[in-house]
Amino acid sequence: MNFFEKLTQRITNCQSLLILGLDPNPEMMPQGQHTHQEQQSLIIALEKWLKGVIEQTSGLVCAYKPTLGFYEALGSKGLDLLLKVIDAIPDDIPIILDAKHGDINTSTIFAKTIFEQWQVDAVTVSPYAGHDHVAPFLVYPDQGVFVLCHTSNPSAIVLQEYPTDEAPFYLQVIKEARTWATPEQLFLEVGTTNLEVIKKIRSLAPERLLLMRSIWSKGNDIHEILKVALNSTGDGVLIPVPQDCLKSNNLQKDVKNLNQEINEYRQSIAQTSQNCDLWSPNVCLLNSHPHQDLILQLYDIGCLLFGEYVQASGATFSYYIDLRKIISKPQLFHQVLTAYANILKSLNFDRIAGIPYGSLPTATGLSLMLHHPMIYPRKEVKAHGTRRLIEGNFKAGEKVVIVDDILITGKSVKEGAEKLTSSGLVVKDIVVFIDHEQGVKDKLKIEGYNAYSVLTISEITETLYEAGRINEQQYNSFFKH
Ligand SMILES: O=c1ccn([C@@H]2O[C@H](COP(=O)(O)O)[C@@H](O)[C@H]2O)c(=O)[nH]1
Repeated sequence: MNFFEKLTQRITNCQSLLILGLDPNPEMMPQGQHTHQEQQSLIIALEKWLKGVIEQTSGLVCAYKPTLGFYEALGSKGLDLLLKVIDAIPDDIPIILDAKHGDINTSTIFAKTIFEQWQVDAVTVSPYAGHDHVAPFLVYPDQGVFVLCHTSNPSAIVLQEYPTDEAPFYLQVIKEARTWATPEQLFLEVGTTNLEVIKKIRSLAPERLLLMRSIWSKGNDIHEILKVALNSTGDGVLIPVPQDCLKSNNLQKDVKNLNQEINEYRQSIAQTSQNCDLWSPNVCLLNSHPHQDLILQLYDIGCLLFGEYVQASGATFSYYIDLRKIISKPQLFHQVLTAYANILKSLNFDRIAGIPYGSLPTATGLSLMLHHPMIYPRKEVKAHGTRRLIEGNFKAGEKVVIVDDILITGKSVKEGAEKLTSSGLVVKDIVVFIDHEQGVKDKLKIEGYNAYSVLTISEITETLYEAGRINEQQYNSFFKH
C-alpha cells in the first residue's frame, strides 16, 4: 500500500483530516513534565511525553509529522529518540517527516535513509533546487513528497510574491511541481492564512492534497480557511493540531472536539455543495462484507440497478450494472481503483490493457497508480491514419493483464485478449470488478486465462439486502437466476 492509499484509508477509518506534530520541543511540554533537566533526563522526559501524546491521539489523527530539526538539535541522542518515536507510531498511521530538505548533493542518500531505513511514509522538501533535487525522493513510488509552496513568514513575501501579484513565484513552484509526479505522490505544503493565496493555490491545483501550516494564529477562522482549502469532495487538506493543544491537560478531548468541529463543517458544506461526495453508509451491519461501503456507495450513486434489464446477449437479468458513473465521483473511483490494484499487485505483467470504452478510465488510473504502462485494443479499427489494432507502445512477447468492469459471458474480454495476442502480446490474467458468477471464470480457465474479480454479484446482492437497500422481492428475483 502506498502513502496515498494508506492516508486515504486512515482518513476514512478515523474520519479525521488532523495531523499532529511530534516534536521534542521542551517548550511545548505540559507544565510539570520538565524542569531544568540534564540532557540525558531531558531526552527521557521527551520520549515519555511524545509516547503519551501518541497514546492519547492515535485514534483521532490521520497522520503524524515529526520535525527532523527538533530531533537534530538534541544531537545523536535526538536521532535515537526520533527512531523510538517512529517505532511507537501504530503501523496504520502514516508518518510525514518534516525535513524541508533542500540540498541537491544529499537528496539521494537522505531519501534512502528516511524511506528505507527509517521507513517514514512521506517527506517535506523545499523546491528551490528544482526537479533534480526532488527526483531522488520521487523514485520511491510508494512514498509521498510534500513540496513547500508558500510559508507564513512575513519576510518570505518578497520572494514568494516575486515578481508580480498575477504571476508570483509560489504559483510557478506549483505549476512546475505538478509536472514532477502524480497527485497521488506529490502534494503541496501551504503555510499561510492568507485566504486569497489559498484560493489561488486550490484553483491552480484542485487535484493536490494540501498540508496546511500556521493556521492557528490569533484571529484566524478555521471555517474560512476550510472553505477555500477543501476540494470539491470536502477533503484534500491535512489540518495540523495547534501546538498549544500539546500543553493541554486534556489533549485527547481537545483533539476530539477539534476534529468534530472540522467534520461538522465538512458535513455542512457537503449538504450545500452538489459536487461534494461526503457519504455515510447509514447502516451498521454486524457481519459486514469487507467491501461493504464500496457496494453501498455504488448502489447509492446508481451504478447497481435492480429491475428487468435486457443484456447485449438478449437475455433478461434482474439487474444492470453501470460502472461508468464512477468516473464522476473521484473519491469513490479511487476506492474502486485501490480494490483492483490489490489484485493486480499479486500478478506479474508488463502492461495493463483496458477494454474500451468502459474500462479505459480504470486502466488509466491503475497505470498511474501502479506505475505500469497502459495499452488498449481498439473496439473498431480505424479505416484511416495508423489503422492500429492496439493503441499505445508495446513489444511482442510482453505480458499483459486485462482489466474490465463486469464479466457476463466473457465475450468482451475474450475479444480483447484475441486482439492483443494476435499482435504478439501474452495474455494470462484478466481482472474484473464484478463477476456475474455463471461459470465464466471456469470457461476462461479452460481457454488459458486466469480471471479474478473484486466482487461477485451475489456478494453485492446479499450486502444490499442486509443493509435494507433492496427489498425481499428484488433479493429473491436475483437468486431465481
Ligand atoms: O450489467 C451489465 C452487463 C454488461 N455490461 C457490459 O458488457 C460487458 C461484459 O459482458 P460480456 O458478456 O462478459 O462481454 C462489460 O464490458 C460491460 O461493459 C455492463 O456494463 N453491465
